[in-house]
Amino acid sequence: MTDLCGLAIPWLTKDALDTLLAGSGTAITLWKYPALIALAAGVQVIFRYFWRTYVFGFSRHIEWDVRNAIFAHLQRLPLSYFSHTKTGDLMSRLTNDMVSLREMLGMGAMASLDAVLMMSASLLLMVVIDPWLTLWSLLPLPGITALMLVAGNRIFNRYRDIQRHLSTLSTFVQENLAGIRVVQAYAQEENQQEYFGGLSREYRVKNLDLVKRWGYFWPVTSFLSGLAATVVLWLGGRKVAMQTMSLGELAAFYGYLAMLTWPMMAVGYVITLYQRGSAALARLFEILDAPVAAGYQTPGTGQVSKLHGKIEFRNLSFRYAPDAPLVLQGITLTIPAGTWCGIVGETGAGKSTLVSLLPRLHEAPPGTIFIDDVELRELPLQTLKHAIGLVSQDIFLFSDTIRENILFGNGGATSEELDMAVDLAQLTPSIQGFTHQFDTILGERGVRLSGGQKQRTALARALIKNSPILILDDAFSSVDTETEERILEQLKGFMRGRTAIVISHRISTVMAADQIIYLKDGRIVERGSHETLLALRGHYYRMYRRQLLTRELDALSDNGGARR
Ligand SMILES: Nc1ncnc2c1ncn2[C@@H]1O[C@H](COP(=O)(O)OP(=O)(O)OP(=O)(O)O)[C@@H](O)[C@H]1O
Repeated sequence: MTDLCGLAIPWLTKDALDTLLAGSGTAITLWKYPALIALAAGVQVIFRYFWRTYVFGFSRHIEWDVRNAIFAHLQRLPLSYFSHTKTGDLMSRLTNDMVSLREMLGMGAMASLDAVLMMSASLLLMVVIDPWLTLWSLLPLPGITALMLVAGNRIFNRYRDIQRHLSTLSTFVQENLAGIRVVQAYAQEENQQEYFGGLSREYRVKNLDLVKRWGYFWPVTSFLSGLAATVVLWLGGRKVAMQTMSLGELAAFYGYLAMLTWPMMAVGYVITLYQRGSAALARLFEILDAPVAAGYQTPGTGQVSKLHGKIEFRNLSFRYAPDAPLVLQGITLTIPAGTWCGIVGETGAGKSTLVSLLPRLHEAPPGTIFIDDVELRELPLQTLKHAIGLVSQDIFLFSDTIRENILFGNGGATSEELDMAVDLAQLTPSIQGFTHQFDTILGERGVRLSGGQKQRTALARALIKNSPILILDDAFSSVDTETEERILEQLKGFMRGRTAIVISHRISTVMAADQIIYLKDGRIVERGSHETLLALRGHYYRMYRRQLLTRELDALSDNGGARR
């Protein structure tokens, strides 16, 4: 409708001019044509408004859909994906590439539809007025298409390159800000600035190169369309002089040629949007094409809705990638429901890896892990994840209130349950010390917690889940021994009837466990209770002796200090 109104204006001009020049214009004619032209222009404005609102709204909806789909997909990707993909790169794809996609779908779709409609209708009307003049006037225009074809592919590659570079730039900024403490502590500010300057310069050079390529495109396009107008003026003028064409027809012809020129130029713009949009789409599809983690591919079909917590590893061997070395070898271990298992061993022995296989954060080979005698992958994934409370070595807290961080483990928990979890984790005095207590914001814009407070917050988050299995992976490393002993003492009551796996480098943390295993190079080399292991006089015993000695030396130096 918008285009139809636009097309009507030159036609009305033609009729008006011809009527006036023929001398048949009356007072009514003098009013009629301007009024009709004004009406056409008015209707065009109204319809263009609705058309733009609709198309831009549509592109926003698609953007929303695609962004949600990508975020949902990212939530399910295997952890290995994130160890080889940089966060800054993903952020850049979710923001800059999404904008390019939206522009392609919004402005690009509107301009291309407009261009096609206007071009074909203008051409048709030009042919109706004068087929020969149309043919002559069109001669310079295929030059524009040829230009686009030559430039198109190169420009597409440049866009891809620029978008990739923008990702590198974003990644650098993101990592620099996340690691600002290290940067400042190691006095690397200037080096970082210099490196950023280099990246930024490269980004500018790449963009300027693109600007140059587009730079010649627009003037050449204008020149070619100007050439077409000259042809019309020359040949059309002659026809008017020879009276084989009316002045009104020439004016209308000019009007349609002008309408044809804009779509020709719009094609260039649409091509830019399309190049950028399709480069962005390709980068977004790289995310969507990445297969989700095995746990989400086979989320378990069993009917189990509640787990008791018996855990069994049967001859489990595991490696992170097909060509990576074995991290765990021949692990066979049963942890009866409601008992504690302590895991100790050297760094890199595979302790964290072993427990990460239980909530299927990494996928163990089939038939190697059973909970309540059911193979892990036959258990419904949600049931499995709800049944495990995990405090991992790397604590992550969101920049939100302390309450929300703890309730992340169980959004439906009551305030009594919240108090209980906080109490068990020995966090109450810390929270009471904060001005806003549970509403204290953590992280970026709020209070920074000490290492021990972070660990206890993470512990409270796991405890509030109230799950039958609790895994503590070096969860007390930043907590002093006295607080640790208090937490363990309190946990005894809470853990009655639950299964616990406690990984630690401190013997004092695991010595009360029902069974303890010592891992070395991915194998269980010793197992038994604290007393049995001491009697073995092996790795565990040596570890115990070392730690005992250190404690004694610490005590001695404390006493010495006190005497002085
Ligand atoms: N995501 C991963 N991808 C590849 N290899 C990994 C990954 N995580 C750990 N590893 C490797 O697996 C081995 C065991 O690591 P793991 O973290 O399980 O040891 P750990 O006993 O928990 O060590 P620590 O006591 O220092 O925490 C190490 O050699 C480590 O390099």
